[in-house]
Amino acid sequence: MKIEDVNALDSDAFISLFGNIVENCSLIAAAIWSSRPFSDVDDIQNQLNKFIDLLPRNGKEGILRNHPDLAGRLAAAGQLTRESTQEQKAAGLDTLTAEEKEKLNKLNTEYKAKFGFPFVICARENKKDAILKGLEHRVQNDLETETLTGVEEVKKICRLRLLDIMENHPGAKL
Ligand SMILES: NC(=O)N[C@H]1NC(=O)NC1=O
Repeated sequence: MKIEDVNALDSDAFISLFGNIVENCSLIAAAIWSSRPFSDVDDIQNQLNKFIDLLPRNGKEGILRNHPDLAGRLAAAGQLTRESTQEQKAAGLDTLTAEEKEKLNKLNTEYKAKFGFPFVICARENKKDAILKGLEHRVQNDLETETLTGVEEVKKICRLRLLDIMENHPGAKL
């Protein structure tokens, strides 16, 4: 899909295609539609980064809260979004040993109790060992650091989702 095809989308079509580039936050796609025409994918990402960076801290926390736990309840129930299912699989989170699963769940619970939102990391850029190490390390951070670190991971997840859409959607079919 070319950037001209993206720029030609009406808001409904844009939201339907890009609504989940930030997990369960279609409001963000709806908001950045106003910034058309985009010059390229980087421009879409920059608009989105700008929108997220301008949010107050509770808005950033809200974005993190809309993410599912890694290898959590929704994953076990097969209820993750399509994107999240693929990402968690790419990191090998669907093949955790019982011991790894227990460790991840324990750390996830600890993390959420401390910060009030789930641990978010770009699963496609990390294998399961790196995720467990990252969680062990990040749970020791303070709230402000973790809000910002989590949001930077959201931007990485978003970038890969954006590139997937641009690669896999021929504009003519829309
Ligand atoms: N909690 C969390 O990091 N969730 C995610 N990470 C990712 O790459 N996809 C997700 O859904």
